[in-house]
Amino acid sequence: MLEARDLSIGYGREPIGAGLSLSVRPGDILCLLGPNGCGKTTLFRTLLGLLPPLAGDVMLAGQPITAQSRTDIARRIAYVPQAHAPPFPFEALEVVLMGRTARLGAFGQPGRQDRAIAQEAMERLGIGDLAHRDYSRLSGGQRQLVLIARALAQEAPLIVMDEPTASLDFGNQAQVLAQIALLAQAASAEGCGVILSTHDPDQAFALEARVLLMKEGGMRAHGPAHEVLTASALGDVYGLPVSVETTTSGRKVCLPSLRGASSASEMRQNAGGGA
Ligand SMILES: Nc1ncnc2c1ncn2[C@@H]1O[C@H](COP(=O)(O)OP(=O)(O)OP(=O)(O)O)[C@@H](O)[C@H]1O
Repeated sequence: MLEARDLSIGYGREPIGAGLSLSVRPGDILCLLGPNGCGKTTLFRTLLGLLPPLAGDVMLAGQPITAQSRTDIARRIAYVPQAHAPPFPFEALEVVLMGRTARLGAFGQPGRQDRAIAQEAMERLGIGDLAHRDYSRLSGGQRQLVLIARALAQEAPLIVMDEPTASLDFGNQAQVLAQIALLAQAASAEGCGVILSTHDPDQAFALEARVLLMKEGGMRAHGPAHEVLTASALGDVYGLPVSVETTTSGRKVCLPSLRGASSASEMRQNAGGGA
């Protein structure tokens, strides 16, 4: 459905990364992992057709994304940004209805069916009772779920999520992850895939996702979480000792060494690189 081949990404002529290849098929969950500034957002923007690739192609539904209109792209990819409060008060249902825009005609207003689809998307995520609440007054986790509902209402076969659990509390992180897992399961029958970025490798294990591990704009590894997220790969990418352990319930977890983190930080400071 979405395929990138040997992509070089960047701004203007300034390269940020190169040699990036990935594909997302129905029911896939692909996690982008990598340190701050390694190019995850830049890659997202290129995959969404917002930035032209410096080299290589992004193919969406078999066609180069650069040749597709924004409306056509929006029918195929729903984007879930990080949740921020908007400057104007909107009802949560109105925010979800915005997901229908690409499905309306040139001057179309959302009709009864669009409202029903938006309400159903909220029900599916267990937030139907928030429909008439002021979006700007919802909690961060509730807002994030509203934005996921907006993506569902868009009825696109691929959902791209930028750090969907950032700034969420422990409970809301688990809630959003559970919804992502359900989406991909339910979606596999309907032909949907999910790409998300996260700073927490444990989430890739929890979601049993495929992982694209990035370092300095390149691909350090790509494959199933249990193959890619090794102590050595994580240690190399994040620059500190990491152990990967298996809990009694069989789930893998990553444990960074705090002693290693403080000496890595001291080394950076001694080298004049700051914290
Ligand atoms: N509009 C821009 N023009 C030029 N360079 C940019 C622009 N936006 C980001 N960059 C640079 O591109 C590099 C990659 O940034 P990017 O935001 O893609 O990283 P990231 O992996 O998403 O980081 P984080 O995890 O901190 O969100 C950084 O060096 C950043 O300074």
